[in-house]
Amino acid sequence: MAPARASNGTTSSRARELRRTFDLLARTEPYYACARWRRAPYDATPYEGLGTGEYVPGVGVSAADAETLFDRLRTSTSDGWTDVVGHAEDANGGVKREVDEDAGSGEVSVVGNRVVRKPAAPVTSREALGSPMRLGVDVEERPLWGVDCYTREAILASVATAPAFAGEDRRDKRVEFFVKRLLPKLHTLGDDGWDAAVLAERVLEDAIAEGDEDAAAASRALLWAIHELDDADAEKRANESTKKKAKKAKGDTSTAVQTAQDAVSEVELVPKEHRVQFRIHPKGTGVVCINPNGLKAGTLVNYYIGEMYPPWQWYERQDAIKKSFPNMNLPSFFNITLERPAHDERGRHVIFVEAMHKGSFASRLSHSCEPNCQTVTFTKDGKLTLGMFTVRDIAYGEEMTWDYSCITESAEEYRTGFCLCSSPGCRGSFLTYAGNGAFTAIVNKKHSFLHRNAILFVASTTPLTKAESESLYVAGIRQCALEKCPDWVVKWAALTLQYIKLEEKELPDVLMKLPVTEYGRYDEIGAKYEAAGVASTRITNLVVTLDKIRYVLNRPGQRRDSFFRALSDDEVIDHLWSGEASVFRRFIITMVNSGGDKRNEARSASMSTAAMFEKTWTDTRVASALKAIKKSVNVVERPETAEQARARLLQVRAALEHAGDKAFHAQARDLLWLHANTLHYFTIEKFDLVLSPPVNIDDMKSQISCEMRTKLPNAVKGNRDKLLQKKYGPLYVWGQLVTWYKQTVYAPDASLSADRRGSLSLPDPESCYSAVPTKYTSSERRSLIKLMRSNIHAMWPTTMSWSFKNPTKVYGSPMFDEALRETFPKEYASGASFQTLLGEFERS
Ligand SMILES: C[S@@+](CC[C@H](N)C(=O)[O-])C[C@H]1O[C@@H](n2cnc3c(N)ncnc32)[C@H](O)[C@@H]1O
Repeated sequence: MAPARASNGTTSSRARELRRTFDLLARTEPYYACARWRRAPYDATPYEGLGTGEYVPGVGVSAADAETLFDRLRTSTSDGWTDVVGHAEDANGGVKREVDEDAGSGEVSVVGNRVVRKPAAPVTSREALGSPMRLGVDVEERPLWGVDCYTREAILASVATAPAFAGEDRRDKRVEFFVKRLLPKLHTLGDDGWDAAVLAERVLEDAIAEGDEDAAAASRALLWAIHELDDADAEKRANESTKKKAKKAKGDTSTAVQTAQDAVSEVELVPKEHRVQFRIHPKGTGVVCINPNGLKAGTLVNYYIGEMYPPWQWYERQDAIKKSFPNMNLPSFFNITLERPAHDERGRHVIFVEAMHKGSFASRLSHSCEPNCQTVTFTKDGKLTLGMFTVRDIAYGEEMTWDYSCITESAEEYRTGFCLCSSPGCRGSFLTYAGNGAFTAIVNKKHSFLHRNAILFVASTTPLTKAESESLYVAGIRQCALEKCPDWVVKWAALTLQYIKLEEKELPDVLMKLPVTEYGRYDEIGAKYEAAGVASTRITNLVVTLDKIRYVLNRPGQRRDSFFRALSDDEVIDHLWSGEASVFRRFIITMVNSGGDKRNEARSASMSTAAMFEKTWTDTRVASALKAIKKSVNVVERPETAEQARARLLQVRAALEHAGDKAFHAQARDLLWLHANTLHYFTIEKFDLVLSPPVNIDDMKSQISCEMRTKLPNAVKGNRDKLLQKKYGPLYVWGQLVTWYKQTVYAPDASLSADRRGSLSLPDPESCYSAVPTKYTSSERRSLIKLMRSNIHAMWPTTMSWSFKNPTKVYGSPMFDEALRETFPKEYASGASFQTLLGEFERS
């Protein structure tokens, strides 16, 4: 139906004003330019309904693992316990704490030193726990629609053109119309949900029938805006395309007329030309309240049940899904974690619950940034279970939603998860990005790559203390998380926990100093709440990492000792000076070979170091250097201590300064300095490779619409099963332990060798005396010093003339010493600070 078009001056100035608002919105509101606009509803994802409170083992979960999972559902917390504040017990051994009812009316309250979410409504009686809401009676599953943030604001701005809704002070009234009139109607529109005009017309009909003049005026204003602006734009676009076509038809009048007619009919027939300012998107199946009396706050909606997976297997499955469906940009979030409470006798653990194929309608609720339901973990019949509860009264026709609180480690996923909750306080994405600068501020400063390796080093070389063991217990990291973990892993967990606590203490300050955003600024309570949330996520990641590591360490025949082994004094002497592949010997060989005499090269590799000093070398730079070294350094006897070995490297360095041709020796001198100034060395003992059985993801094939991988990556070499098999390489444990706060990296060990360049692994002596003598210029030296000064963790760029093959697999550097000092100031205080050393190095 062609809309009536306003033609008077007032109306067109109103239209101009509104257009200006839209232009402004397009610049300020996120997600106007969200992915393609889909107008067809999604097919429902069918699922098998499970019985009340029933959990079942996931696909491919072994009988033994299933037994463990069922056992982990058992809890020592008493029946009726919930993780909602007020019922929550202190992590420290089950002391009940009262909720501070006066702490404010907001969602957040500080209890003791913990900041916790305040329940919006208490969970109702125990009897109510047995009777979830009924499909078809209280609630209904339906294909639902949602508006993006731009569209929400465009609708509110359009409604504001009705005099009764105009003005800054009437935003609440506009929002009320949007939330109470438009959204419930939207949930009834079926296939027409994409069309804002149909929505406005239906609301107008209702308003007229009810005699609600305000609502009628708001609907008319919206309809007017849609037709005045949106349709006009569509028509304009169509006219432009007609003109283009007509121009193409070059004078053929009959073709031009025909083309114009085609274009006009397109305006009417092609919906994609319309509503671009008012984009309503399908969001799949959701759940709507159809109980004529609505639902009271605190009602059990349903049990959130499904298939259980242990953490290691859950991530194996996710990896297999991602590898098989490379075009899937966002997974479907039907899963939830069931977390054991910290004060349970056996402590924390995490069970992954997948509800995509088996579960209840609780898993079909959409996300909302301003939800009316929440999930609650509670104890029933001695077992933990998850339930969805209403947190406020819900009216007939309202969509039921909860805050997914889903954290992603992928920036792409975060951007793809644009939120359609339509709530006025929508955050834009239904995911929270873990890489957000504010949340990584303390990690970057106090828990960077070398700090995390420092923790591993200390965990591998010193025993667990009683205080550390107690702190693990207090934090709920007890039997479930720690059983079958070797001592060094337990120590690692204790030290990592120390970091988590430090971060929780320091993060609020960082958050409060953040610049004001459109969502405002953190106040003290908000910042503490956020930091507590980050700490809780970190502890979950710690527990998940322990589970993954344990899986690898407990394979038959696998080594159980730590893979980090500190070098003894004797080994350090060999490494620096006396060994077959010592730094000193490799340096001498490299230098004598740099003379370019190929016959020497062959000989020097087998020649003893002492013999090399006796021989006459044709290259005068080499000959004079050897002479200078021999004169001032004892090159024959084995040093007695590691300290002496270091001192000798420095003597060699000093001798080179007097050996003539400074530029020739410049790089070697710097390398000798780095090795001589390293206090802590360690080596690694690899684990056996672990190959998991192929993951069975057949159940996913019918659910995921994107293409299954047809071309196999090279690494898989034609065998599809290999694609579905997780390979835990010999350095996997190292990689996972140093990236413990991330879980979705497929091969956390893959980037280790790059990360180690320079920072943890010192350059090879073979990189000195390059074929191009001028390569190590003073400007490269300056940039190297600048890099080390600004960031001890930085890997050295591949453009610099250093190599890092590290054939002896000995690790350690002055930068690593500094990280040890920073992480454990009491235990590793000795030695000059790295910055002081660097100052000396720069001047030398
Ligand atoms: C747990 S499922 C909910 C049920 C699902 N809509 C269905 O059709 O079965 C979660 C998925 O629903 C969609 N969804 C839920 N809430 C959303 C929201 N606020 N914005 C956008 N998509 C949402 C997303 O595709 C998300 O991955």
